[in-house]
Amino acid sequence: MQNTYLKIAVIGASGYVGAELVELLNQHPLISELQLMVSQSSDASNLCFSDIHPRLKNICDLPFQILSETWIEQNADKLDAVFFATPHDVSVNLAQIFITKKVKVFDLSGGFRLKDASKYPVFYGFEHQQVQLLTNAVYGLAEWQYEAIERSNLIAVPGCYPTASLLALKPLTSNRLHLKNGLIAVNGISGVSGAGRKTNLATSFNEVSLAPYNILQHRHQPEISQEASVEVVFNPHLAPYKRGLLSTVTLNLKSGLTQADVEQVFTQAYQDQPMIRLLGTWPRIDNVAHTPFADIHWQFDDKNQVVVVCCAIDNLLKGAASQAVQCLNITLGLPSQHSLIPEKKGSRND
Ligand SMILES: NC(=O)C1=CN([C@@H]2O[C@H](COP(=O)(O)OP(=O)(O)OC[C@H]3O[C@@H](n4cnc5c(N)ncnc54)[C@H](OP(=O)(O)O)[C@@H]3O)[C@@H](O)[C@H]2O)C=CC1
Ligand SMILES: CC(=O)N[C@@H](CCC(=O)OP(=O)(O)O)C(=O)O
Repeated sequence: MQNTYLKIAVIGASGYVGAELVELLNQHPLISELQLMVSQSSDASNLCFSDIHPRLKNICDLPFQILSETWIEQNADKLDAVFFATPHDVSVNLAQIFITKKVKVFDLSGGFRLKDASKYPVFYGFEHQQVQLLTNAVYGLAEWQYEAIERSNLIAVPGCYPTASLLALKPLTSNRLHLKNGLIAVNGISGVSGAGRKTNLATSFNEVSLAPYNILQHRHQPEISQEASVEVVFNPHLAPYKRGLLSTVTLNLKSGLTQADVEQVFTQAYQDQPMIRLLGTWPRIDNVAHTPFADIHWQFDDKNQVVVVCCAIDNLLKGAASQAVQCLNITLGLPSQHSLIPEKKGSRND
């Protein structure tokens, strides 16, 4: 994509992820025009963005617009990129229309993340109707897929649990340090915003209590396994707080490996990645909530060759919106952190 001023639409701008995206794109120096789209049945259709997100009053007061065939016909080919913060099936149905009009698509749903179309009926509850696009889509784990993202016109931005889990796992599995056929356990804990803005009894204030859910059937299990190239058991938990997510992975390493080997793969993977913070202590949700960072710490038990790695992120930012902006930056040839974190000042002698 050309690095000039960009015209962008966010579809699903009234939702939690959409709101974070709008805030980030609104402050991006290379974006000149933003269109905020909602569905034809939206409660937000007559409102503007700051009516439902008052913390952004006087920062973004753009009106919501209704996404319709006419709107697409009249506006889509003037856009440079579109972001889908919509349900999975909505993204699948919309992507081709924009790609045909040469609009770059950043999909924040799970609509294009799995390469094996036969997994969609099992884990998403629908037959995938865009198998060719599924083949072309690039998985947008920003720190691991820079070149592929740069070239792609359809980027499947990873899910929140997969982002944290893969950032923890990939330094080990991509260097084949894990014991072949060993059990890999991935335990995730998410705040309630992970379930979206729509009302639901299970996620209402009085009902939420720390508990596992969707054990052995969560759609993020095949996503993590696909991208780490290992089978994992994924145990998601819902916790009674708003934002942030922790993923703790436990795996056996091959015999003979040392602390230094583990250290080396994490340093090599992340020493030049400013959004990834390798810590000397266990990550905490409070340190990453409302930030685009991923905090990681690990410990290695060399007697049993077991390593435990923990990664914390904000589910709506590194787990969705800020990672999508990293992907946009990459397609523009910019450093992925552009406009997400302030540039470090050099040392001053005066
Ligand atoms: N919450 C999270 O932590 C994460 C969510 N995701 C994914 O991001 C996507 C959005 O999630 P989230 O923001 O949490 O969900 P919300 O329920 O908060 O928002 C969904 C949005 O989609 C819009 N929408 C629904 N149907 C349509 C349609 N037919 N056409 C256009 N817009 C439509 C809704 O608008 P309206 O109803 O006003 O029309 C709303 O703005 C989902 O695919 C989710 O799986 C990804 C990573 C993390
Ligand atoms: C707490 C909670 O409900 N979390 C969501 C995951 C949110 C996410 O990452 O979403 P997608 O893969 O849907 O894009 C869930 O478990 O379904």
